[in-house]
Amino acid sequence: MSDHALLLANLGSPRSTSVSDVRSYLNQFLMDPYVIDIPWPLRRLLVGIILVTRPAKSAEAYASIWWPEGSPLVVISEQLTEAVRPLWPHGPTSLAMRYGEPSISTRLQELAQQGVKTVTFAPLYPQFADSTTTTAIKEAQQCIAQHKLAIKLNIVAPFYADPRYIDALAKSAETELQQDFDHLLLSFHGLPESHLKKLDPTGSHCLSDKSCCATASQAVLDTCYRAQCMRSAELFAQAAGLKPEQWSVAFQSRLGRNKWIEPYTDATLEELAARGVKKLLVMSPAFVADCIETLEELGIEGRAEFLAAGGEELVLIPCLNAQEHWAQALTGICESAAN
Ligand SMILES: C=CC1=C(C)c2cc3[nH]c(cc4nc(cc5[nH]c(cc1n2)c(C)c5CCC(=O)O)C(CCC(=O)O)=C4C)c(C)c3C=C
Ligand SMILES: [Fe+2]
Ligand SMILES: [Fe+2]
Repeated sequence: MSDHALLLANLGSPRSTSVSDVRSYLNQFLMDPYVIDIPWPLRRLLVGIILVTRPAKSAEAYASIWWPEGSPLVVISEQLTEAVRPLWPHGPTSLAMRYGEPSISTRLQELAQQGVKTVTFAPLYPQFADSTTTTAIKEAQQCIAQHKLAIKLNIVAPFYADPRYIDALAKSAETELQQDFDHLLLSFHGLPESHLKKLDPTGSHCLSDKSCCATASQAVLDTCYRAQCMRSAELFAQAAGLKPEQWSVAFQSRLGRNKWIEPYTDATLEELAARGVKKLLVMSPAFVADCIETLEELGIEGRAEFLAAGGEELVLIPCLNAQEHWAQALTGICESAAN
C-alpha cells in the first residue's frame, strides 16, 4: 500500500528575519481566532496594536538564533521528516507548517495529486491546546472540504502521556542528568488562563485551586493544557528517576496583559537563583523542536536573568529534534493512530 501518507505539522516561522516578514507571520498567527479568541473587529484592533512594536522586537530575537539554512524550527522539522520517512512504509511522508510555508493546504493538495487516499496527520504538539492542535486540525479539514480532496484524515491525538514520548524525553536528557546539577526546570509554553477555563467540561474545576491539575478527572485532562503539561512532567520525572525536590515546572512566553497560567518561567528562574541553585538544567517538553522560544527566550534571555539573579550555570537541554530514537518513537505513535 503506497497511498497512505504521513503529514507532520508544526507551527511555522517567518520566511526571514526581516521586520516585514516577521510582521506578516505574526499577523497570520495572531489573527487566528484559535490563538486570540475574541471577536474579529476587536482582534483586528488588538493585533494592529501588537504589530506596531512587536515585529521589530521579534525580528531581533529571531536574528539572534537564525541559522544559515533558515529558522531552527523549520530546519529541525525538515530533518525530523527525513528521519521518519524511511520508517513510514505506507506512502509519502511530508511536512507542513500552520503559519507560513509550506502550508497545510499546499501539502494536502500535493498529496492528493500523488494519488494519496489516506493521510495520517500529526500535529507536533505533545499537549493539547486550541491555539496549536485544534487550529492545525481545522485547517486540514477545511482544506480538504474547500478543495474537495478525496482524502481520509486520521488524526494523531496529543501524546503527552504516551510512554514512547516520555521515554524519548528521558533518553534525550540522560547525559545531562548524569552530571551534577542543583535543579531541573521543565519550562512549557504558557497559555492565557481564559483558554483553559473556556474548555473546562465541568465549568468550575480548572484553576479553582493550586492542585486542580493533580486532581483533574480524565474529562478535564482531555482538554486541559496545563494538566497535560503537569502529567508529562510527572511521567518524565518518574522515567528519569528524579526525586520530587529535584525538579519543577514553569510556563514561559506570555503575550499581552491578560493572566497566563502560572508559575511564570522568568519569576521562577529568579526564585531558583535566590534559593541557592547554582547549576540549573532547563528542558522544554512542549516543544519537539528547538525554536525561538527555547534558543532565545530560555537560552539567551532566561540564562541572563538566572545569572543576574546569582545563578552560575544554565544548561539548556536540546529538544527531541531529529534524534533517531525520537523519529522511531514518533513513527510508532503515528502508526498507532493509523490503525
Ligand atoms: C508548544 C505549544 C504552543 C502553545 C500552546 C502556544 C500558544 C501561544 N503562542 C502565542 C504567541 C506566540 N508564540 C510564538 C512562538 C511559538 N509558539 C510555539 C508554540 C506554542 N504556542 C512555538 C513552537 C513557537 C516558535 C516559533 C518559531 O518560529 O520558532 C510567537 C512568535 C515569537 C514571538 O514573537 O515571540 C508568538 C507571538 C500565543 C498568543 C499563544 C496562545 C494563545
Ligand atoms: Fe506560541
Ligand atoms: Fe489545573
